[in-house]
This record gives sequence, C-alpha cells and structure tokens, in this order.
Amino acid sequence: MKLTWIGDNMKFTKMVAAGNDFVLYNGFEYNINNYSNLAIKSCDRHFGIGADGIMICEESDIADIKMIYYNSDGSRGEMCGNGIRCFSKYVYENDIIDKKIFTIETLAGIKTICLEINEKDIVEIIKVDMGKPIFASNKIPVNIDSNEVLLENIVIDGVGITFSAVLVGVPHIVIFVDDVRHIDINGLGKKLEVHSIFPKKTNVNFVEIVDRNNINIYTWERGAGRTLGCGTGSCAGVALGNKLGKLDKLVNVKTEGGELQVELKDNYEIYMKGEATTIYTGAMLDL
Ligand SMILES: N[C@@H](CCC[C@H](N)C(=O)O)C(=O)O
Repeated sequence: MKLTWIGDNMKFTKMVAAGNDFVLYNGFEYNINNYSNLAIKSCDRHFGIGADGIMICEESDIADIKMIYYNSDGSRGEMCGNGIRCFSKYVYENDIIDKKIFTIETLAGIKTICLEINEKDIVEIIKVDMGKPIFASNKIPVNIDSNEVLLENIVIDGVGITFSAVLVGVPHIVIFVDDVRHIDINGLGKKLEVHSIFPKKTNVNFVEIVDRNNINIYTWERGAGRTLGCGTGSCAGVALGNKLGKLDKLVNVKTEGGELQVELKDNYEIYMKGEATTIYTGAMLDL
C-alpha cells in the first residue's frame, strides 16, 4: 500500500551526474500530490536538501517505468540527460527494475537504457539512446524566419551573440566560444533563457571546442539556472558542432562538474554514456 505524503519522513536519495545534482523519490511508495511544490522545497540549498531538480519513478503503460522530472524552480522538464542516468542507476539498485536493458517513459518519448554493472551488482556506466536531435525552428521552438537555427545573431545589452538551436527533448541554444572560462555565463544565461524569441524559454550552453573529439561546456539551465553539467545540453553541443562541421561523431564532453561521452550514429541517433553517483539517502522531516 502506498503512503500518502503529508510532508514528514519522506525518504529520498540524493544523486549526481557530471555535477548536475538531483533528489529522487519512489513514486511506488508515496502518493505525491504536488510535484512542483516538492521540487521547490527539496531543491532549496538552504532550507531543503539542495539540488538542480527532482525525479520520481512511477508505473508506465508504455515502457518499463516512467520518469517524472521537475526543475528546481518547480517547472516540469520534458527530459533530463544527466537525470536519466541517475534515475536508471536508482531504479536498478533499489530493485524497482531488474533488467540491464530497459525503457523509460519521459515527456520527450521513450528512452532505452543499457547498464554496465560490476561484479558487486553496482551500476558503473549508463548508456542512453537519446533519440534524434530536432533542428526545425518551429519544433524547438524558436521564433525565427528560417527553417533551422544555425549561427543566427541576437543582441543582448548591445552586444551581438551568434547562436544555434536544437531540441534534444528540451530546447537548447549553443554558443561556440574561444574560452568558456571568460564568459559571463550567469548574466547572459539569465537573459537568453527568457528572451522573447524562445516561446518555451531555452537552456543556454557555451561550448569551447578543444579539438574535433573534445569539448568543454558551461550551461545555464531553463528552470534551474547555472548548473555544473547538462546531459541534453552536451548532446545539443555535439549535434550542432557536428552539423556545423566543427566536431566528429564521437565526442568527450567536459562539463564544469564532470565528464560524459556523446556519440552520433550515422542516422543521427544520439547515444549518451556516463556515470552517476549516489551521494546519500535520507528522509525529509519537515517539508
Ligand atoms: N539537467 C538536464 C536538463 C533538465 C531540464 C531542463 N532544465 C529544462 O527544463 O529544459 C540535463 O542533464 O539534460
């Protein structure tokens, strides 16, 4: 029987992937009536647990399990790349899923997961079939006259910025820069996220190309602000970098908080591979 969540003693697991941190809840154990509120309270770094977002597992009619994702500001995200790696490890190691290859329903479609497990039955690497990137401007969406958003210009505080855009489950823009460490990520990210050209807002990624197989990426996330990593953002950087002829199809991505690998198949299907770590488990005493 499920417990109805009334705010006390709700068990959670804190996890991180590439510096992107999350709180995970078991939706099979609790009836959670307000995910948005739970996200805001859980993610608060002073009065809560502290995280970039939350995930809840629930039963799915169309896949092995459903992942519900909310950003730290309480908004729903259709998909989360670093999050889905944490989620996959969580459901396997907590015996909610007993397969090494399984499917997860998200608001951005069904994703297939492949786990690499060690001899102690601990998940070491999680590989995710992220699906194909969508470049059509009306689907991302970006309010612009051209069909795709490649190297377009936008002016922020009188300064011209060249950006490209893609939908990888959630909307992303990518700005290629010479050195990510010399960019005002927070100042620009905050303004670009809510610019009227992006009707559903956008995630903002600054990408420095080291060579054709290595990038550094700093991200400002829609609904979460500056994070130390973004999985879908990493896929966006590689997909756009390859489309613009700057990157090969297998790329090591360094975020501010970690690393992952993105591979584009010949049909442009994106595979994302990387680790996820459980930091601690606990119970919220007063939400
Ligand atoms: N951190 C994520 C993306 C989470 C969702 C995003 N902030 C949005 O709502 O667009 C990732 O690793 O992909």
